[in-house]
Amino acid sequence: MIPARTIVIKLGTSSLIDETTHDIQYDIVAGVASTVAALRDGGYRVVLLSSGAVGFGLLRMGLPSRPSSLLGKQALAAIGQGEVMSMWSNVFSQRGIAVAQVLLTHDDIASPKRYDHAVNTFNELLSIDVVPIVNENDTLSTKEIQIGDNDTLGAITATMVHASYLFLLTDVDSLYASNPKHDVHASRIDLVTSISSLRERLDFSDLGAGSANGTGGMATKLRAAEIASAAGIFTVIASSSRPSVVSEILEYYDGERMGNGASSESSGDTEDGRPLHTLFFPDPCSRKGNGLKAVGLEIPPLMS
Ligand SMILES: N[C@@H](CCC(=O)OP(=O)(O)O)C(=O)O
Repeated sequence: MIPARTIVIKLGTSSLIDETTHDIQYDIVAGVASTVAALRDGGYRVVLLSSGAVGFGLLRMGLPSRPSSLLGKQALAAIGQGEVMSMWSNVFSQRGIAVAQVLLTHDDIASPKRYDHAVNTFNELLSIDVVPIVNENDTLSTKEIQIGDNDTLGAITATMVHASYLFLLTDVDSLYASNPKHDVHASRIDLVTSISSLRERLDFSDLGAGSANGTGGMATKLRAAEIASAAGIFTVIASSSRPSVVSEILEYYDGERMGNGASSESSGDTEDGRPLHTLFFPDPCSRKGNGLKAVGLEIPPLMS
């Protein structure tokens, strides 16, 4: 029997709420839930990183845009987080899957004791087949101490649960050498073996901007890939518009586990049957657990 593998899937606000119409993207939400169900059938343990607390708070209060004050955002996150969880709880319970809310702050990661408690809770939830749904505890996260973006929190979570893969699902299908929204000739980057040499080549003043609803963008995704890579985890950037792309990518790399054979069976987006995505290889010097310190966060190493 193949041992269980853990994967972390991160979904940003721009994937949950349409930026123009402000509608909740229920097709994406349902697609994520059925993909998670399929992955679990394939023997994967799944952790979901869901943004959306501030965005759902805005919707609930009928406000048009994010407030500029931290306090305003904290209050909206407190309003919206329950709505986010209620949505996930409903959509997963239709598939007989229980979910759990895990809210983390920087302090929980910086304190060895609290870090261990969080790791133990993750392990317990996964061992009883529950899908942990993670977000930053925005109400308690002030400017000085916040993790700040959920791409980074996704990488930290992936490290905590010893994930094999971190999937960052977003509104573009992969990393591009320039911003595809501004440059129609932007070239796709399929594989990244060295993030530091990529940093030397890419212009983040154009690639870094996130959407109006979210806080991230490619800069935070690269930072997340760096953290995950240093901890021996593969990071994937792919489009949230077709959440089943996660299963297709795992079939492509991990076909035996998904029970469908290799990639030739998959529909694929490219001529060679490869679903569109960018894959970041783990740092060859990586050791599980050392990824967080590698990028300067004061975080204790994992006990394995
Ligand atoms: N914790 C915040 C989201 C922070 C964040 O990184 O958002 P995003 O750029 O949409 O992934 C929230 O739930 O609204």
